[in-house]
Amino acid sequence: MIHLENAQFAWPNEHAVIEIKNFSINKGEKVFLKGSSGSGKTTLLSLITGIQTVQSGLLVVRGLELKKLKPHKRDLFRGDHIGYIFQQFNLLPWLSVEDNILAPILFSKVKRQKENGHHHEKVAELLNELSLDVDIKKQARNLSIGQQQRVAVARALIGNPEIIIADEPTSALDGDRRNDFMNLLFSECEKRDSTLLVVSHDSTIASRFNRVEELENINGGFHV
Ligand SMILES: Nc1ncnc2c1ncn2[C@@H]1O[C@H](COP(=O)(O)OP(=O)(O)OP(=O)(O)O)[C@@H](O)[C@H]1O
Repeated sequence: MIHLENAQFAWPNEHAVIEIKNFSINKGEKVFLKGSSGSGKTTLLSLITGIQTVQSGLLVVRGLELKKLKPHKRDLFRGDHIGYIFQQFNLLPWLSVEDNILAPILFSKVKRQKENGHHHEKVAELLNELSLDVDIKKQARNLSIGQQQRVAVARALIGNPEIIIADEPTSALDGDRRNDFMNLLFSECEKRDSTLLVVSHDSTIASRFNRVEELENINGGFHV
């Protein structure tokens, strides 16, 4: 599903941040990628999601070599096939719970078609699955952190993208809520057989994943 080979990326005027000789994630795999602060985790996610492109080497996601796509095609690709959970959730504060959850399907025909026109039913179903008992008309800015997080998960899951990516999804949560959140994310991805990539420096959530990788180990492959 995701494959990097001799992939290199450097921010302008910096040494290479990403230098990965060989790294793959198979369909349906649940991978935990840890790494110290500044090791390049978010940079790697921006490559896998096509926000940035590798400067040399190969990065293939879902059979497509992303750097060969024009920027707007990469945006479409991301919207169609990836669900993203941000560290600070990035909900649109003035929009309602429902509109936040539905936002991805406004931008993606593929996700829209997968939900088959039953958008409002789908929102209700997701809220139920995620045990989120909240008025769907409530503005996102008036939600608690835990509620915001569940809305962020619902937004990532709508339209059943094949790949779910979460960047430090537990950083705003304390111990118990962290565990609950990971249980939820995991069971939702298992149900859908989604490929899950979670990036974090929090090793306490690592045990349930199929695979735990350390960015420092897979990165820098050019020099070993
Ligand atoms: N937009 C940018 N422009 C220039 N350099 C950047 C940019 N974003 C990140 N970097 C640099 O790339 C390196 C890796 O940053 P990145 O954010 O990918 O690390 P990280 O592992 O996600 O860190 P953290 O755990 O602290 O979030 C850092 O040295 C950072 O300064």
